[in-house]
Amino acid sequence: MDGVVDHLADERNKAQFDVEEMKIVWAGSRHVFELSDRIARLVASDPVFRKDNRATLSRKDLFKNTLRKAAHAWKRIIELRLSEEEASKLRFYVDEAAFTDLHWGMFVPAIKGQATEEQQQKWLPLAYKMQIIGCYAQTELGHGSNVQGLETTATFDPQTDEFDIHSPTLTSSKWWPGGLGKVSTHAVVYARLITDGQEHGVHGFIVQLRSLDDHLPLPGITIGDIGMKFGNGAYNTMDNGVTRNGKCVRSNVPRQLIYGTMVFVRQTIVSDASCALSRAVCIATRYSAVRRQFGSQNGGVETQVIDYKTQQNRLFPLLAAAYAFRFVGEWLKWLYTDVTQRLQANDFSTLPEAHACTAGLKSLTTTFTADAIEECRKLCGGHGYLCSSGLPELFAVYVPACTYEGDNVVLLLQVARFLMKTVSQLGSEKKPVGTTAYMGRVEHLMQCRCSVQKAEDWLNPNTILEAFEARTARMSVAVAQKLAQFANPEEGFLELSPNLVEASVAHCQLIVVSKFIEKLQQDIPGKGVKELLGMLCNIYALNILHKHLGDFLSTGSITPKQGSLANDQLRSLYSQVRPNAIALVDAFNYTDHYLGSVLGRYDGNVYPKLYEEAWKDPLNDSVVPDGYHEYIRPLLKNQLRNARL
Ligand SMILES: CCCCCCCCCC/C=C\CCCCCCC/C=C/C(=O)SCCNC(=O)CCNC(=O)[C@H](O)C(C)(C)COP(=O)(O)OP(=O)(O)OC[C@H]1O[C@@H](n2cnc3c(N)ncnc32)[C@H](O)[C@@H]1OP(=O)(O)O
Ligand SMILES: Cc1cc2nc3c(=O)[nH]c(=O)nc-3n(C[C@H](O)[C@H](O)[C@H](O)COP(=O)(O)OP(=O)(O)OC[C@H]3O[C@@H](n4cnc5c(N)ncnc54)[C@H](O)[C@@H]3O)c2cc1C
Repeated sequence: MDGVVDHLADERNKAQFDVEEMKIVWAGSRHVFELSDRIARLVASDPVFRKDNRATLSRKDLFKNTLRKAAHAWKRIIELRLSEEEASKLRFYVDEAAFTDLHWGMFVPAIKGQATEEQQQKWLPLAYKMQIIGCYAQTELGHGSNVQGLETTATFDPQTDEFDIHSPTLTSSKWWPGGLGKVSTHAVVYARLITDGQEHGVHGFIVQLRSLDDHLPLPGITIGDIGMKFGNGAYNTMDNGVTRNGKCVRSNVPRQLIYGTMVFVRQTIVSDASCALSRAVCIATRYSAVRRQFGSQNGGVETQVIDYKTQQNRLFPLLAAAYAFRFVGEWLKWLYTDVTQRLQANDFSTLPEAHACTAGLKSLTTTFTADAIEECRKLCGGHGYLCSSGLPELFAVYVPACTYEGDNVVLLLQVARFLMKTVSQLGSEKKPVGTTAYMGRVEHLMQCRCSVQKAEDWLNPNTILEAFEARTARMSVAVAQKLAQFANPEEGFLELSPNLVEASVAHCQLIVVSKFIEKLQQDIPGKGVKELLGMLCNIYALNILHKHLGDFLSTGSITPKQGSLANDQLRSLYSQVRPNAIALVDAFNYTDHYLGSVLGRYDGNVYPKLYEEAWKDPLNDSVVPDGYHEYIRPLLKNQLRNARL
């Protein structure tokens, strides 16, 4: 900020906590903070990684530019000998969806998790050096959610010792896989395994798609891009493919492991939600402190919009959720590492919980984040609708996260199956553990009464936790009792699916709240840091309580009076967070390059920069627009003639 006026300096001076220490908490450790900071600056200072022109590039130019960036990123990774952690941060700050995401994020993990030792030795060295580029080809035109409904077959031919991969129908064409359309040379293709005329369910097969010499599709393979997607720029940097195929090579692993790649990616999507959410919140918070409307007294300055209680009521719960998702993401990473170690020792016992947690939290955090980005756009008024605010593109890139890696409702129904199984086993030898341990106290939770008598009582973490546990346990038991009335459980499950989804959401919200509370039990250094995190935790929980008041009241987990006291407490928390708001978003440590938003600039110098940006639009290349002579001038002349008549 040398020599630059900081329009947000007064705001920064108001902070009541140590921002530098909060940056460490947000990053996860001092090591990660320093590494991220270094890589973010490296990316921001490299002209190849410029991204402010994406909205105005044609699809072909956009795509070619993405190829250029990916090649340049790889070159820098090699030249600078970046570690895996540094390379992954570099990808993060380059901030452009590309085929490399699927290569590193799904193709490599699928081989690591599902291929035999021999296959790994053959394919991984090639993939690590990017001598082959891979994608994850599961979804078909006719089936995505229903993996067991996939039609592509892999028939073993003992004569040639080959598998014949066949898409017999239009609907069995692989449709959507990222990177498949124009770049990938190989794919992990999911197909129904057939040997000796017998079917053995869906398995993954490594298939070569294109020649490594001239990039042409191999014989028998028809391949292309599926067409433009939502939003200009946005996810259109990615080639999503369609293919119908020919022949290949084999794999043979337990069914549970075939799903392992999805568990891994869903876990990464939860951490990613906190990044997208914090980015939108950073933009909306800084702009809300810069923007003034109404309230001028005696010719003085107008009110900063961030001081309106309605603005705080919309914005601060999103800020709190960004921190909440950060911490639940950290925990989920730990859970995933733990389950992976167990699987390696052939212990499958914690896989159902890992599946339920990754599926449920992926659903909860992506739905919330997509809605929150749109809310942040509205919080920025008209200027939020400009591409230069960064919010339209962020929304367009982010929103498919609600669908890919499992449609969010389909995933909540998986959580519901896990919850119903847990309830059905209550009272048996099998005690609920981990995230369902609270169900072990179901008798208490079914009849306990919330003790809140005044607003401040809601600041007690045990009070919050018990209200959330009671709500979830009561909703789960109620729907389980209804299910028991159906002669056919599957019919009952379909009929009651809306109630089941609501119970799953309650369970997932409870996980997020409880992991935030657990985080606060750790030693967190820095003046005021823990206090501020405590306020955010309470805002996150009490805002959910307010938004889902119907659940809490109808289950009798709290009384209407207690619901109203929670709201009073929320308002008081907003006032306490208000002076810290700018510092809380500064703690994300985002560069202006990464934010990509005129409204979210660190220095708050919004208006001159908005004006400058507007002039950069290609429409402003000429004063008189193209088309004037063909369309405007004749129109005006006609009007002139009409006016004379
Ligand atoms: C330049 C160089 C840079 C270098 C560094 C770069 C680093 C970059 C890194 C990037 C990292 C990450 C990037 C990621 C990129 C993200 C982009 C996303 C792209 C999108 C990809 C996709 O979408 S892939 C396709 C995903 N598809 C789905 O998710 C399909 C959804 N459907 C399902 O998952 C299942 O079919 C369903 C869950 C619905 C179950 O269906 P159902 O038929 O009811 O059940 P079955 O299949 O019969 O299963 C029965 C039992 O199995 C249990 N189960 C189901 N799923 C799982 C699971 N995942 N794990 C464990 N167990 C599972 C289920 O519960 C049943 O159990 P039960 O006991 O029998 O009840
Ligand atoms: C940007 C993007 C990238 C993608 N990348 C890849 C990739 O790299 N590789 C790959 O293999 N796939 C990829 N996909 C595909 C993606 O995984 C699927 O689209 C996703 O799993 C959803 O499946 P579907 O499209 O079949 O939705 P559908 O299942 O057809 O969903 C349609 C509607 O039906 C509802 N529904 C479906 N089943 C049920 C049910 N049992 N109960 C209640 N409601 C139900 C859903 O909630 C939804 O509202 C990508 C998709 C997108 C958008």
